[in-house]
Amino acid sequence: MSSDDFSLKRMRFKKHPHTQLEAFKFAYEGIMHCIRTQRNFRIELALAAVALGLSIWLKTGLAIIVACIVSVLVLEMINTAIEATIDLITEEYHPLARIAKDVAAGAVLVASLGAALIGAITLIPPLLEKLT
Ligand SMILES: Nc1ncnc2c1ncn2[C@@H]1O[C@H](COP(=O)(O)OP(=O)(O)OP(=O)(O)O)[C@@H](O)[C@H]1O
Repeated sequence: MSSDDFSLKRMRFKKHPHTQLEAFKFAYEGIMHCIRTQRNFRIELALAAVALGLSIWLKTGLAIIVACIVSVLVLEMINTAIEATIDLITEEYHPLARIAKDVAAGAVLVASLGAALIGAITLIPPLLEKLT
């Protein structure tokens, strides 16, 4: 390997070096991107706050509510990443692009319905008890 090749490799390696702190900053930017651009993500955050508030007020199992919230938010973020990746690959219609986006959106829907069901099972009985 010539010295030119070596310095070229070093330059390429140096193109994206980052510290652990910067890695957290990139992750934070990803979260903020979802908040800024994804209406569904903002709605899910608002519902998460309501569910958390109710769970604390009613003294129900908090862990299951947190698990539901995290799974829905994480899947929404993965869905957003898949949409961006597909849009980067093609702006043309492609059946595989449709499948990728539809399956990712379906995953969010499954998690959301599951979370809604678990939320109802966990929160409604103690809520009715409290209100009656
Ligand atoms: N390149 C493509 N080829 C084929 N079908 C596509 C393509 N892009 C989008 N679609 C179809 O259009 C639907 C909506 O795609 P879009 O990228 O607008 O996602 P979205 O669900 O509206 O996302 P957002 O959360 O950004 O509003 C997809 O679920 C898919 O069925």
